[in-house]
Amino acid sequence: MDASSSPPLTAQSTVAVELAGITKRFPGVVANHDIHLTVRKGTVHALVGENGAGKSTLMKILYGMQKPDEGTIAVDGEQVSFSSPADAIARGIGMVHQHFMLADNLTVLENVVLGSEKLYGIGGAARKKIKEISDRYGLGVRPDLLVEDLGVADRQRVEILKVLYRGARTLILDEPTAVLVPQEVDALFANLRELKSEGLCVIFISHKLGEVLSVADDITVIRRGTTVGTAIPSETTPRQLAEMMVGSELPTPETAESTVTDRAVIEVRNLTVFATGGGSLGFEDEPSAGGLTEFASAGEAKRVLDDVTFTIHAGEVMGIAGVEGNGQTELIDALIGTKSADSGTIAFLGEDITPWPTRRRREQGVGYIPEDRHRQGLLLESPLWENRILGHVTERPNAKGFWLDPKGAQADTRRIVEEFDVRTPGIDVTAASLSGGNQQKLIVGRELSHDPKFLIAAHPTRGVDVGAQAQIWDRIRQARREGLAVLLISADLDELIGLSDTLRVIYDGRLVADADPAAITPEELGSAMTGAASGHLEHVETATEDEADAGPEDEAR
Ligand SMILES: Nc1ncnc2c1ncn2[C@@H]1O[C@H](COP(=O)(O)OP(=O)(O)OP(=O)(O)O)[C@@H](O)[C@H]1O
Repeated sequence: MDASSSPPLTAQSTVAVELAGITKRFPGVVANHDIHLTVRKGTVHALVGENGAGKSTLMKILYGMQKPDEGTIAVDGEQVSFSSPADAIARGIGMVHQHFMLADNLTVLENVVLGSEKLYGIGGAARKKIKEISDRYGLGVRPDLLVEDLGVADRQRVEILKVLYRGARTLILDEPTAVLVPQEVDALFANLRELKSEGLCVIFISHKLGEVLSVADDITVIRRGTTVGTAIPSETTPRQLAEMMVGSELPTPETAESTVTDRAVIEVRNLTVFATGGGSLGFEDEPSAGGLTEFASAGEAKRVLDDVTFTIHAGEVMGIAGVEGNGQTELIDALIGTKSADSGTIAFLGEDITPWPTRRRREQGVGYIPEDRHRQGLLLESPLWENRILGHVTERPNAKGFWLDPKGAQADTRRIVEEFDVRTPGIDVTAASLSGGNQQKLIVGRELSHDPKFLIAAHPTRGVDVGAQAQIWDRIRQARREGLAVLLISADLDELIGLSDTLRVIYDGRLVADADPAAITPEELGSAMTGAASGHLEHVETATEDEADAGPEDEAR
């Protein structure tokens, strides 16, 4: 590791992009301060740093989305000034955002050419170009498929192709592996190697330090808005890298012992949800009755959740592993009450809550860390303290009797900011102005502050840095020791394995296998998620009514 100098450069012509002395200020925050970054041609360059360190801001500056207050950008040795992404694209800089920006109802070809019709038209020439790029970099993109039929990894490849189609020579990828299973990560890294071998370069933001060390040629570390050094991957461990990011030694995480009790907190029986025809999109006060089978007439409607049965006990974290789109979202929606069950029941602490609206479930102790923090977890344009109230309008400290209590909410927001290390200049700034990881910490802090009995945690540490991840895991474990039951859904298989007491695999809407978190590896779990058989798994038949009625002791593992 070298904490002071840049990687050795043989000749100036090897430099693709050079950012020098970049400074960017926002009200109350210096997001970037005198940052230096040198990206060599034909390399993968990783950018790492804690949440709020300034990585996204720097990349938005390079992509023309934001203007630096100070500093210079040079591409291929020539100084440039970008006023918009179009300017950046014209100089060969492309960016794939964390939230994909494809139109679902269009084909791959239509998505790729959209907005760039002038390049190769919209017909045969465009198709030929797409095929050429796809073959050249091993992307396997099929132009006529509808984007809505593609999985996450395929969508990502379309985004990459789209950027290459526009002539990018430097690709910025913002946390590209956060949503991928291990096999997909390997495939992505193979694509990146192809790009490198053609002299292109990739700037890659990631919190997964093991991956960074395996794929990057150069690493730049940013701490509190400034470059603190570079690291040579072959000579650096993940721990050293993390310590460089935070500027101090990391604590050793405590080992977890099981706290599972035999008190059932959530009991789901034969839960079935149809994609169409059945259940309404849960408007809070008009849930359709659960436990009904009248939707059998839904005919062709697809069962997106098919006869799902499980119990989670006090003190238990039950992890659900699965490739995105196999029923996880519908399961969460049914549990939180935003989608009604077409058949089956959900009991919470012994009471049938199937017909309950969302608000009642929340008030009775169901916590919820949503999958999409922008759409479901936050009011982006509202101040942090109003976000503290979201989903907990009638509860203390946000309300006194019938009345909202802004002072109570504000004081408690300050506490959450402190306890969960949310990096912000204050509680009056908007949620939109926080970095992604800090938004996540705010949501986790809010949901754990209401003493939930049951927590639905979807990707609870997505986008947070390793330090904050360890902290959130500790918080969840601590609440679990005190009797919290947790349903954990995560694309991070290390998280699923590390945090879960019981682990189940969901495939095509069904729980198809149980895994032993103490024995299974991320690779085995990844295979099981794609429907392949693997070691350390017990394949399950769907529970019959009789089994489903068995007591929790029978189910406890
Ligand atoms: N539009 C904005 N308005 C105000 N402050 C902002 C804005 N964008 C970023 N910031 C602030 O700048 C700092 C750097 O944020 P940035 O998003 O660049 O961090 P990051 O390193 O990408 O973090 P993460 O890993 O959490 O995504 C943070 O303190 C953030 O709150």
